[in-house]
Amino acid sequence: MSATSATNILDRIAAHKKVEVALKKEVLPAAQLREFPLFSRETTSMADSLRKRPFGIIAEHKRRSPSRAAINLNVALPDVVRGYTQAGAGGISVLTDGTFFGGSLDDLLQARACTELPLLRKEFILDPYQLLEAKAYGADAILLIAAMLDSKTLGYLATEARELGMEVLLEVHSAEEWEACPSGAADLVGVNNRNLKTFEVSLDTSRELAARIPDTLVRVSESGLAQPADLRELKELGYDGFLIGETFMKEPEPGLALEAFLKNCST
Ligand SMILES: O=P(O)(O)OC[C@@H](O)[C@@H](O)c1c[nH]c2ccccc12
Repeated sequence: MSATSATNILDRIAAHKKVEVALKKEVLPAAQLREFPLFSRETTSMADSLRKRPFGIIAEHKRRSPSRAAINLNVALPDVVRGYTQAGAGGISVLTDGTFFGGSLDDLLQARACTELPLLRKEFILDPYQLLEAKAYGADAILLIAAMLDSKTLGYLATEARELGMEVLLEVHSAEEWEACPSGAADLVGVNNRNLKTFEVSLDTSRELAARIPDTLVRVSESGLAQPADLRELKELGYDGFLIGETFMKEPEPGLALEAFLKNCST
């Protein structure tokens, strides 16, 4: 149980996810996922894609969230993904959780058909079965949330993901969380400015953690980013990547919003 409260959202999601994964395993056994055509696909590196751009943005497809109900229920996923790609995103994050975020694995599959950019499966992963799903539906990278996993499970899931050819974006929210992570578990480290237990957002989280994470890892600042000036500041502090959802998704054409945003980053 977490230190914050007995029923924070992360605990609720984790409890829900366990049941969901158990059911899914019965409907579609792991062996069948391995037969999916995309399972043998050669993946693309999210880390490289972010590093080769001045502002490596992982643009997120996000319909709704527990902290902000509906963000945008009117845009079609292919339009969002193509728009992000044309606008110059470094990668795309696709929320696949249905219950809390209104996403699905089908969204990931559709995204795969619309872009060559590296795709992040944005999910609450606690079981290796979800890694097989990620690969089978076209992901290049997966998210592991330190606040949800003990160090042993984290290390194990990271190794399995890499064996499947996917990169690991390891999400942390505090120095303590980062220090408790097994070394070598991450290709990219995501510093989440949003506390997933309280929903509070502060860019100070990214500011404080920047120097603690070695620059051999791709550092990604996540959540609550709405101003190009914030990206310029965080880039100076060592961030190579920026994970942004709401700022683009709340606009009628998220791709155009990203394009305008990127223009302002370099001026
Ligand atoms: O929409 P925002 O504030 O730009 O945030 C995007 C992304 O960082 C956020 O969706 C996120 C970060 N970590 C997560 C873990 C699970 C679900 C969602 C998230």
